[in-house]
Amino acid sequence: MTVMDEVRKSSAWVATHSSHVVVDSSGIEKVVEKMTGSIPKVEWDYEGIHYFDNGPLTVQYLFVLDALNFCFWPDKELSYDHLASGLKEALQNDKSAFDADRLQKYTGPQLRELLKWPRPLPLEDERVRLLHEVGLELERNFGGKASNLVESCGKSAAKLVALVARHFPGFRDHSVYKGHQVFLYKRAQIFAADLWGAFKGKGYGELYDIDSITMFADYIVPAVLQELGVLKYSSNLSSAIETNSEIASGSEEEVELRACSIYAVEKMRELFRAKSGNQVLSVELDLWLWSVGVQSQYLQHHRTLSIYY
Ligand SMILES: Nc1nc2c(c(CN[C@H]3C=C[C@H](O)[C@@H]3O)cn2[C@@H]2O[C@H](COP(=O)(O)O)[C@@H](O)[C@H]2O)c(=O)[nH]1
Repeated sequence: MTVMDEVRKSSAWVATHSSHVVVDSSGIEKVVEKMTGSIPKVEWDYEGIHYFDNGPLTVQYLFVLDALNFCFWPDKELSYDHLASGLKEALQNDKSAFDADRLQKYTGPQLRELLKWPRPLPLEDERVRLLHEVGLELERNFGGKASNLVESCGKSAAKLVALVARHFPGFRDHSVYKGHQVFLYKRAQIFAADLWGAFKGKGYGELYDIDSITMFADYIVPAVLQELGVLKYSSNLSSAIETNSEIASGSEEEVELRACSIYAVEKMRELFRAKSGNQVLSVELDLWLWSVGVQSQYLQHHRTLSIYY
């Protein structure tokens, strides 16, 4: 069983034992019917905010990016775009900014300065700790280079996600739900997807099993699925989200929001295939749903302090 099978299996378990979130199959049918045979194609980097030079430095950039790709919401003005474009600019100004030895030395204020952010970042100490972890482990086992890590995976996304989770504790996105271990691996999977997207499935982005990746369980896509009528919440959970109350990391509600999103997107994918005969990837569904979410001004999402998404 691959790591992604574990993600699918454990998410399905949550979806069938959930108390606060329901995956509505009629909601899924409506969405799939509306798609009439194809989903809106969203280009990777449609925003033009990522660094790309078609070489190993891009891999280093994407790994650093996804090591820090979590929890923007506590600062109303901060978003993923600031991280992606801030790191891009930092690298353009200094090609050695993400060398493994440099990664191990950043302080909070230096990271802020790198991103040109005027105040402390959310979970800044954790961000710094994770940068150090990435630098140290890359140095110890991969000659300092994320490109070596990718090359050692034989073009397999499943191997890459497993290897990243094995070596970098910060990417071990697991929870225990009603006594069962649930695997979500949001940042490890998005790293594989970012490689595939950035390199357009070639070179470092050639991954023969990209179809095995699930959606990336963050705080945007669940909210979009709820708006589409695919997810239904209990009244307590609805009001917690509407009033911006914090939902604890690892709580039943939080695990259900994330795992039910994975399950729902897998169901969408199956139904889409059954109806149209076309294969659609979870990565493609994810990018479409995510881009809808970040462009919607009034999207209300759940708030959890987490290093995983
Ligand atoms: N499911 C899913 N979640 C994603 C992404 C991305 C970025 N992917 C880039 C890669 C290529 C494309 O061009 C995209 O630009 C970030 N996130 C998550 O969203 C949240 C940030 O929201 P806000 O606070 O509003 O910026 C946060 O949890 C972050 O981890 C994605 O693709 N899928």
